[in-house]
Amino acid sequence: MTDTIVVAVDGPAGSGKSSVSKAAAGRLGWAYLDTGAAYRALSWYVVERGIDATDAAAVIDALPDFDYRIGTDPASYHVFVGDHDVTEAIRTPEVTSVVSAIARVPEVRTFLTELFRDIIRGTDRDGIVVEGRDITTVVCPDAPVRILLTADEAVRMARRSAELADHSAAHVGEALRRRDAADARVVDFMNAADGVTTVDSTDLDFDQTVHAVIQVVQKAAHV
Ligand SMILES: Nc1ncnc2c1ncn2[C@@H]1O[C@H](COP(=O)(O)OP(=O)(O)OP(=O)(O)O)[C@@H](O)[C@H]1O
Ligand SMILES: Nc1ccn([C@@H]2O[C@H](COP(=O)(O)O)[C@@H](O)[C@H]2O)c(=O)n1
Repeated sequence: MTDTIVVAVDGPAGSGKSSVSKAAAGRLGWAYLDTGAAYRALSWYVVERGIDATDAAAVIDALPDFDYRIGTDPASYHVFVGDHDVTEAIRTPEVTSVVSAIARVPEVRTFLTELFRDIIRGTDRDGIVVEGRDITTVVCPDAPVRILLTADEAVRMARRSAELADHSAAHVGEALRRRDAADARVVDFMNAADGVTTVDSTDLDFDQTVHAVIQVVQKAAHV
């Protein structure tokens, strides 16, 4: 790794990892890496190619041709697979519903972990905020700043429902709960590992949460 300061952020679905990490990176003038986007983009690619997402061998076969790119400028967030800008497409319920099946394949996790480390090594900014589920424990366990960003499940469900106003709150909540349950069988992002600082945003608004994350960064990395 370079001298880049890595801020590792993990947490359950809807805890604010993407939005809060992106805002914190922007305010620090640092880079931002959304690792969930890669799992989502691979899911999009698998669906596009008509591959059964639960067929691990077929998913593994697809990895060598998976041409993935993501920007790390928090002010300009884009995700590409080949020539396709999939920034919006990877957020659809169809993609979200298969991503946990893809993410539980060990070969997929190894492949994407190496890709994330390459991207982090290539950062030319002073720091990078990297968010996902296994960043504090697997991808960057030695990061100088490691945060578990969490919030009560009911609060996370309400925040996600507010984003998806045309879907029923009950359906959105159930999908979030199901995805967390499936993902938690693969990595533990509900409990802070040793040395990881918990930021609980249940009673914080968005700006207060970004501020709380930046305070952890400033204290741990002396910036
Ligand atoms: N502290 C907060 N107060 C109010 N709303 C918040 C707060 N933190 C995040 N949000 C909002 O909650 C929603 C979910 O946040 P976000 O998409 O960043 O979560 P996430 O952890 O990345 O979710 P996922 O893992 O499902 O992608 C967004 O609309 C975001 O603006
Ligand atoms: N480090 C990570 C990041 C994500 N995943 C899987 O991707 C899904 C989508 O992630 P979002 O953060 O965009 O919601 C998530 O549900 C996990 O299945 C992962 O395994 N590890």
